[in-house]
Amino acid sequence: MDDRDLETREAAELEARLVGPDADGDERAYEAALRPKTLDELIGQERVREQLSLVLTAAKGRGRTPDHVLLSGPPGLGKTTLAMIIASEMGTSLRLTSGPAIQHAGDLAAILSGINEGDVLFVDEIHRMSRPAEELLYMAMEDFRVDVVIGKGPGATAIPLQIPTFTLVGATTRAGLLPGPLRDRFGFTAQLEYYESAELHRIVDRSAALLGVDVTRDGGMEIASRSRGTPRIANRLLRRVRDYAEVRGDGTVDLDVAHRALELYEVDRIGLDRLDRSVLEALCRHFGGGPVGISTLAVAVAEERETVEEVAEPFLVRRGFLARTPRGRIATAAAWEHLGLRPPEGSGPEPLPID
Ligand SMILES: Nc1ncnc2c1ncn2[C@@H]1O[C@H](COP(=O)(O)OP(=O)(O)OP(=O)(O)O)[C@@H](O)[C@H]1O
Repeated sequence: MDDRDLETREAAELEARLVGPDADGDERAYEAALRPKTLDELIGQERVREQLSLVLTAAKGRGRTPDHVLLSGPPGLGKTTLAMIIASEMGTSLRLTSGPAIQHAGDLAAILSGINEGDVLFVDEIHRMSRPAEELLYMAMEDFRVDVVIGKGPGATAIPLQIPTFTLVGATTRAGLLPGPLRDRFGFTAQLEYYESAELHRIVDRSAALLGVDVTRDGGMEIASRSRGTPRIANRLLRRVRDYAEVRGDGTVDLDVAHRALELYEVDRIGLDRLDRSVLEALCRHFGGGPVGISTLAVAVAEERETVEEVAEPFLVRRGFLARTPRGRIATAAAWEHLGLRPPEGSGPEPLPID
């Protein structure tokens, strides 16, 4: 297999993981078709867009490779999209990989040795890279050099290898897990925020136009307001609602169709999906509202701890349903109310600072 095949396979694997375990090739193609290709096409994230535009324009003006970029935020907010945009705005190639795929320093050395001048290297889930690979990356980011170790044990020698200048775009759902020395080597860092309903509505409209789906204003708004502040979810729901409109209606997505379809897919009126609700239900029904540790909560909903922590929790915290305290997670009064439950007498400890 040559480098190009490897790159293509890695990109396909990465896309598969980004879209989700049950995603088919069709869904990957769907996501790719809806990705904005330029900063101008990107909707929302105004501040990040403006800051990044400055970074890229200045680099172009100087004829230099832009600084390394760290993007953090929950899944589906546009980190991969931004990495692709950086490469296309700079007119360079993008190479994709992910932290879990870089378990040995040699894995990273192999990727770096195939890089061309000015390329953008996207490392998704960069917080999951192994420590030895991370240390190699420090040197590559700073001096555009890697030490290739030949041999083993006391006879091993390190041969310095100069690599072309490149821009590393690191993406993480957990910026706090990155070691300080790695974080400090990024010249530009951006925290992506959940999107407002109005922005998601524009995203739904744009996607509907690209797909040739007829969506009324109310229908689009209904999808947007149930999308958990996340463009990937907005696009996914649009797809499900389009199916419903085609099979049970005349193909038009209006308020009634959107409403009925989203009820069918168990997305509630504020966008909580089955995982979000089962986390809240477990917290309130099994643990009396908490405090309970995240690992116990994950076992109770039969999910990976990371999924609960990185996918469900940030949105529940943002909506004011769950609070993180030093003693564990607690349900807020709003959570009990949303589930239609009455909190037990004397419950409801005041949220303490986030741990
Ligand atoms: N600002 C935006 N405007 C329009 N569409 C967007 C925007 N951000 C993301 N999208 C759409 O949402 C989908 C998911 O985005 P993307 O894959 O970039 O998210 P991500 O943050 O990299 O997710 P993950 O953390 O899972 O890697 C893409 O298909 C893209 O079409």
